[in-house]
Amino acid sequence: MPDPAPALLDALAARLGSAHVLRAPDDMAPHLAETRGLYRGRALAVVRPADTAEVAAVVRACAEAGVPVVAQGGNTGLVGGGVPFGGLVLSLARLDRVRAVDPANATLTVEAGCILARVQEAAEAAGLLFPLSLASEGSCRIGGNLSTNAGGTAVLAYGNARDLVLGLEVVLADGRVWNGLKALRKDNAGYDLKHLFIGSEGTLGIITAAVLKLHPRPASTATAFVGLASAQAALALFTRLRDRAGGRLTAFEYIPPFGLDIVLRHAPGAVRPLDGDHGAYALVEVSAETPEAGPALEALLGDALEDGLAEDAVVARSAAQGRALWRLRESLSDVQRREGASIKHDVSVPVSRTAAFLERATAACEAELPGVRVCAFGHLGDGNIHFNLSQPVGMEAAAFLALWPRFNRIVHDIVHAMNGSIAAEHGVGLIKRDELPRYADPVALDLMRRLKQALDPQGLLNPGKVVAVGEAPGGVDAAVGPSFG
Ligand SMILES: O=C(O)CC[C@@H](O)C(=O)O
Ligand SMILES: [Zn+2]
Repeated sequence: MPDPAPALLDALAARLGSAHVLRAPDDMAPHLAETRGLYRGRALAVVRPADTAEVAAVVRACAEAGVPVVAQGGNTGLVGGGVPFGGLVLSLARLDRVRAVDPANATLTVEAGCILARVQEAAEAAGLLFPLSLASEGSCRIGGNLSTNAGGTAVLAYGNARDLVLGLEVVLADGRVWNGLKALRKDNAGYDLKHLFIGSEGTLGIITAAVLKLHPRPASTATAFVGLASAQAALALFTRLRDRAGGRLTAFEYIPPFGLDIVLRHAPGAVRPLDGDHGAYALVEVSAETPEAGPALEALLGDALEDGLAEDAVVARSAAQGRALWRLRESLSDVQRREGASIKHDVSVPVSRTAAFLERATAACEAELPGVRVCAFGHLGDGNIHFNLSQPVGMEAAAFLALWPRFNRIVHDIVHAMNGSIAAEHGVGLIKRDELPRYADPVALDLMRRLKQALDPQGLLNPGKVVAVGEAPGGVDAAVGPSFG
């Protein structure tokens, strides 16, 4: 059979303009690697359609030629979900228009390539709030946020990306466009299709636009950094604040002493927030409809200090101080790189079990490899812990990474026993694909495979990711770089 690629690329260059069909290795390079350098992919070309009709034309042409398509937004993912192993990379970056703003309906209709920070700004310009917030918001794109059902630091109050969507426009595997751009808060007209595509990591369809749900902007926000005796104390403080502050508690992030140490060591301009050392730390944010968030948080923490629930606390006195406290938390992922190789487990357990999980998993990993440095941090308020490990000082990175499967088993078995999830926030991608069948309910897995087959019968949309179905085109299995994951 003749190679379909040259004719396909020529046809796409004629349709999109040759400037938008990148074939030079240097132009393609940023689209072939992912942030942590765990996987290096390959592609025939990177195509950059300008609008939904062009996305549909590309996907239709690929379906006819039997060529895989990997959709990419900002390529900031952490699970290898956007790495191509053959076929085309379809960049959504040029679909970056805000199509409609409806302040009375509290909605924003945006295209998939809009950078998350621009979406937040568009909401603010309408006097409203789009609460999805992540460390990579300056470069990640909303289509990627939706296709991975991104979480971030505000899930506690506003939910995951999925909870912020009212409607979607999606290009299907055969090139048809599903127009589901409804801006309704009630719509029970059949199955809720948007939720199939949200979180499917580009394996069921390609999201090209969305109607986003906006929230009222709080009149004031207050941020505090709290020193605590232990993870148990952090959980006790969380439940106290949640019960007393209710929906006004907009963030509760857990930071271990090792995490704070490496932030202070490596993050430019980082300043120790509290005198003295503590067994655990929490970054707490309270928002209010009145200007009173600061005094409210001070009162809440004052009680906690008096009751011995917290050991020390500082409430930011200015917006700049608040941002500096947030930076301590947000730099954690980045500074971990500076401590050598890391093995990451993005997991969740019921909030009530977070402290027990942290204790059990830490003890088990330290017993497995004395000297391993547990860097477990994250969104304690929604049960999502980034149970990360940094290599022991002096150990070879490769020798440490060779232990990845063993640590997966230890950590994921504990998560599973606690009725948790082994892929809480970042998705499955490649890194968890072969872990999923081990822990997923077999009926759920069967349904996932049937959905994949029904919506993408040729297996061309982001093949080999999330669920393995039959033989993946593009040789994805052979091409997966590291042997762990
Ligand atoms: O690097 C990580 O493990 C977590 C990244 C991100 O989800 C965060 O919460 O900072
Ligand atoms: Zn996170």
